[in-house]
Amino acid sequence: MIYSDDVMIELRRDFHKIPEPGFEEFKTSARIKKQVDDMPQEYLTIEPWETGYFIKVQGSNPSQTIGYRTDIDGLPVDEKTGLPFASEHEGFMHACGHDFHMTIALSLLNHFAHEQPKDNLLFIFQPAEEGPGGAEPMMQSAIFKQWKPDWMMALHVDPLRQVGTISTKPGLLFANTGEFNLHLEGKGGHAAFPHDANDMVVASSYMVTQLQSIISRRINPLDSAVITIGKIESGKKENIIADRADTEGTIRTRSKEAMQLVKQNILDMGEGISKSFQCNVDVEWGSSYKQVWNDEARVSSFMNFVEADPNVQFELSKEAMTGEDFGFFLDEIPGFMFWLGVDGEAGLHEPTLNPKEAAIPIAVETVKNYLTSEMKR
Ligand SMILES: CC(=O)N[C@@H](CCC[C@H](N)C(=O)O)C(=O)O
Repeated sequence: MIYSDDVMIELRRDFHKIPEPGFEEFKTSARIKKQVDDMPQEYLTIEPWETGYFIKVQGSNPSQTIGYRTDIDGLPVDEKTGLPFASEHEGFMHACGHDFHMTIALSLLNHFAHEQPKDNLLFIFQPAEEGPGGAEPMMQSAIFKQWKPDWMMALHVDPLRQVGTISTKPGLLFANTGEFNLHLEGKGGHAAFPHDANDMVVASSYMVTQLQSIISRRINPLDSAVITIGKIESGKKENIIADRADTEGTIRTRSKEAMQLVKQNILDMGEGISKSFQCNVDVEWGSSYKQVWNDEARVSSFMNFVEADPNVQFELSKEAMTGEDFGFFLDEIPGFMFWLGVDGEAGLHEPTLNPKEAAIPIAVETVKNYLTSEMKR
């Protein structure tokens, strides 16, 4: 039994109101549990993991286990949509569509809880996709090892594509990622006596600007990479020279080799800045996600299915520099991720992101039919 469109929309809006940071998705987790508790329990086994869940649907005559993963966390974005169901958590927003992802996963789960599938299904409600990453530790859990799927799939909303569009490709879909923080520490002082201080606003500005020369001068132009500094914090007042600067950034690369190259160059550049500005530069590495690599055979079967489906439009995707810790699953288990068109004026991570809810039932119907068709083999 598929939820009605109204139920799906209500569920999505409930999630939209309560975005939470990674590993603190307490209300979200409770909302998921409530929804699952209302489903028939006969074929379900639920195992909580941190704020997430593994939920197994027992197949009637299983010859395989298929994994379906959704992420559940929100982002530190001040929502500016003005929607009546806008975030009730100040400073947080579902600005990456995880409210859609959860709704679609629960709708699929509800269907298979009512109509027992032939094969086993493992639904994974994963915390902390936006960081520090829930996929890798989830995979290390005993329950995942016990219920390990034979193959897996997941989707991500895409506001740049029309509702009704599904897009993916074989091989590389999303980049390798690496978070990093730079901590610069020098000597503060009076704005009028710069020669007696080591100004960390100036030092960090040089560093941030120089980082881009790694992309333009160190990376082979036929490969590609991105460095984005998303946050800088420094200084207290206009007439006090700042004694520290802290920045947060992320690296994206197409190849694993380029990631190593960028990281080494950041370290080298830190040493150079430290010398020229007589300050301390500490580079702290955050989590790194493996690339999302779609298995050729698995994704081709999905692409062929979608191309033959008159209700959706298939578009061959290009690679994107987005990251996704679903890449950890795909590094060990064959499978794929695809983009779901949700049509919107604003892009992912923007405070006015407003994906069209009409995409939800389309995704549920398509994935439900695809999974069912894969179970007949
Ligand atoms: C789909 C998406 O937007 N994913 C995030 C993943 C973030 C990874 C990590 N926090 C980092 O910034 O490196 C993205 O920003 O691409």
